[in-house]
Amino acid sequence: MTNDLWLEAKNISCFKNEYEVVKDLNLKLKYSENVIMIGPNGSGKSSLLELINRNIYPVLKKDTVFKLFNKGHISIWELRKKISTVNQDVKARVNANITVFDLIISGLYGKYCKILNKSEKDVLLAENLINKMLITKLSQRYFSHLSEGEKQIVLIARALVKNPEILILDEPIANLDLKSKFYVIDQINELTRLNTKIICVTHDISMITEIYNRVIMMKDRIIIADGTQSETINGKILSILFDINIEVAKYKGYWHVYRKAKELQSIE
Ligand SMILES: Nc1ncnc2c1ncn2[C@@H]1O[C@H](COP(=O)(O)OP(=O)(O)OP(=O)(O)O)[C@@H](O)[C@H]1O
Repeated sequence: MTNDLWLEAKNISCFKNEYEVVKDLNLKLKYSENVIMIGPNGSGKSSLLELINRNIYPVLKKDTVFKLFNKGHISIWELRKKISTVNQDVKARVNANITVFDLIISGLYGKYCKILNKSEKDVLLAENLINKMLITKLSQRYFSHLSEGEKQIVLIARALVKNPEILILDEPIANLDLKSKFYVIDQINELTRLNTKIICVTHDISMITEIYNRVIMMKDRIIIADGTQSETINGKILSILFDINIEVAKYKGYWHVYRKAKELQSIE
């Protein structure tokens, strides 16, 4: 059975400026999974997302397979309906002086500015989502006046308003202070109440919460570990992943990383 898969990639390579940014990728992603993709800087996470979003294309080889939503060829228009992505670029595109409510509605039109002549149906969709995500207090505020954590949640709401099948979150807690970071992590965890499945890309272990039933670890543009949290998250694998001697422990439901003492590092 392959129709429980929304992504199927076999023997995929992609190049940018003659550099192989995706290397012999073999990956299947199921509709039932929330996935966390973790890896150090330059490990190829963004390139993999670009492949999924069809911003870069695989090199055709003899036994290459690349299917999205069970189709070898899917139009960008159809893909954008099924996958929403929130990354740092998105924030930069938001128009100045737009309210949260108008910004969320703009997601239905693939825009970042106030939509004039929005329909009653659009307004209802936005209102329902705002209620579900418990962000009614933010609704009439200007986006530019929000904290960085609140901005991130609003951009996630904007991405979700079109009810995509997959939500890609690229480094959702990058550059956030501790309070904002926990706020965003908690809000993302609440999204499991919606139908959309999540792929979250990060290099921060504290993002790995219980909602993720699959962990994919990338290093040097290759998947080096892929499985459940108990199969993949341990000191040995994470030390290899980040090239640093670390231990990891779960405390009160969250993963924590500890750097090994210098003496221990030299013995091992
Ligand atoms: N346009 C490009 N031309 C050449 N090489 C590139 C280009 N973009 C990325 N690379 C290289 O491809 C590799 C993977 O980069 P990529 O941005 O996918 O990694 P990443 O895991 O997303 O990194 P980060 O966490 O720092 O964003 C890196 O070695 C990078 O230098």
